[in-house]
Amino acid sequence: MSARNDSAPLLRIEGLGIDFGGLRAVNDVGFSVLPGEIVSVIGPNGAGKTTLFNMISGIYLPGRGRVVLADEDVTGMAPHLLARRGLSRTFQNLQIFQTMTVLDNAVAGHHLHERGNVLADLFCLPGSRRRSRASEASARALLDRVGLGRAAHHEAGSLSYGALKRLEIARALALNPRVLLLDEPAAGCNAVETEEIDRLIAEVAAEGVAILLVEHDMKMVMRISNHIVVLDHGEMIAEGDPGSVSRDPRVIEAYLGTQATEAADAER
Ligand SMILES: Nc1ncnc2c1ncn2[C@@H]1O[C@H](COP(=O)(O)OP(=O)(O)OP(=O)(O)O)[C@@H](O)[C@H]1O
Repeated sequence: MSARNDSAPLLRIEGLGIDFGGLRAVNDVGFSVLPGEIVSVIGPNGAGKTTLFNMISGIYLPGRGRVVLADEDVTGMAPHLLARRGLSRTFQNLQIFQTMTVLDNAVAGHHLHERGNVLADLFCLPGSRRRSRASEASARALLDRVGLGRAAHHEAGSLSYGALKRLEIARALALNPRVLLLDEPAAGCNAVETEEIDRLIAEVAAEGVAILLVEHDMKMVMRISNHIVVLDHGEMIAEGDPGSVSRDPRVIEAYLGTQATEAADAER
């Protein structure tokens, strides 16, 4: 992976923190994500990764610090406003409508950022029909991009888990993001599905999208990340390129050591 370039960050996190009662769930976290870069956040269970994502994507109001999106302070901004500014995310648990078709799921992603007139949509007025055709065409293009073009008319519930994960990414891409937050995109996937997701993430990054990733699959993280941020008990204990992070004694002690032990246990 290349060294970090000197372009301006699309996402900048500064001193971000939040407490839940007496618990410092996240404290003084700061890093940036450049265009085309894949930055991963890793750490043991309960380290604060999802909480950090929830603050960046407007689900939790940070108690401290700032979130800066392409030079605009967007701290605490609601998710739909962030989406309009180009920040989009997926969730750890799939947010797919299982009984709808794959295409309808992708179209639903478009509606999140279309400023349609609900009444016009309800009565199927001409403007809304035009909009629907446009969003269907874009949704089809997105499905092709994530390798699901042929499954457009299948019920989403019939897809393999890896395909569902790609559908979830397609929905987030429908917002045409400049910054994409992916929460465990490979969780529950087998090795082949993980590689497909890898490739898709790398392709999206190559288009200049800044990608922030939370993932437990260390092989994937080490393979695709340009930069890694390590959390432990809500604090940032290390950051750097995959090579330096994987050799960092604090990281090995807090996280990679346990991962290695778990992997060894699983093989016994
Ligand atoms: N809404 C909440 N209310 C109270 N405590 C919370 C809340 N959300 C998270 N926490 C606590 O904050 C800490 C960080 O949790 P978080 O889910 O962010 O960790 P994580 O790194 O994402 O873990 P995992 O890898 O298991 O998903 C944990 O101690 C958790 O119990």
